Amino acid sequence: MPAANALPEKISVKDLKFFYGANLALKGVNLPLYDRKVTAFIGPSGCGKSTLLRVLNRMYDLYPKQRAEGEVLMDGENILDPRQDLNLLRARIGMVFQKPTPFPMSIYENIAFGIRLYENLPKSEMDGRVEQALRGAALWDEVKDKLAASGLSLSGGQQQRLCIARSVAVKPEVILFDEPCSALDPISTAKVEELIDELKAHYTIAIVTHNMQQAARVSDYTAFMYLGDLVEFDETDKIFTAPKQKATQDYITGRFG
Ligand SMILES: Nc1ncnc2c1ncn2[C@@H]1O[C@H](COP(=O)(O)OP(=O)(O)OP(=O)(O)O)[C@@H](O)[C@H]1O
Repeated sequence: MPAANALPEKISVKDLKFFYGANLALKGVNLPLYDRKVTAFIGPSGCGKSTLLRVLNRMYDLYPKQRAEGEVLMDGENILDPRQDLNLLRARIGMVFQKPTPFPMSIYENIAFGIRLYENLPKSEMDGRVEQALRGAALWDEVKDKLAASGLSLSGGQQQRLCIARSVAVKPEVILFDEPCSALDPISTAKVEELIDELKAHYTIAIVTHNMQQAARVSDYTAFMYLGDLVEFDETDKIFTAPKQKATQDYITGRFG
């Protein structure tokens, strides 16, 4: 693993504070997301992991009482700027949720729908893009003969890979995963983890997980958060074998709280 400071930062979080009304949920977080690496966010319930993830694609904009202070630079540009085009931002930064959320439409349309929001493609090209996205999410072989079937007819694990395909289809630069395996069985979990490992060749990835083994398996870097603070950030191997902070040590060994 190259020295962290030698890696390009795809996203740089600078002094990020986040408020739910008067409640301060992030207390000034500084964090890099290195280009085409996987960064795991870990920490006890309520520490701010999901909040941080949601700031990264401006999900909070839907809620008037929620606001962020500080900067989140993507390729040097502050995505918290009110002038930021949110549709464009969400095409550049995709998100996969805890519970698979396919649209109630065919497998094919689940992918094509998102592409059509941004591009006007002839049918043959669209077919190619749908196939490419499904291949990219390791789902093609399982669905190629039933593209017209409803996305909701797939198993939970397949639905989650369909959602990953949907993200990948619009050619994002960053993909955010919010506990993507918590509703999945161990076999589907292994497939999604394998997929994340393949996706990092092309995308910068952040993943929130409660599963320490999962963080250790899939991530290159790990951020341990507690009560709205980033307590420790380092290479995943270091966090799991020689953490510098006692709180990190206690958390990863299950002695916390
Ligand atoms: N919609 C909301 N309104 C008010 N406070 C909120 C809201 N969502 C989260 N919070 C608060 O913000 C803090 C961080 O929550 P967040 O969901 O980011 O934590 P988390 O680390 O993702 O937790 P978990 O692991 O349980 O999902 C918590 O104190 C929580 O109570």
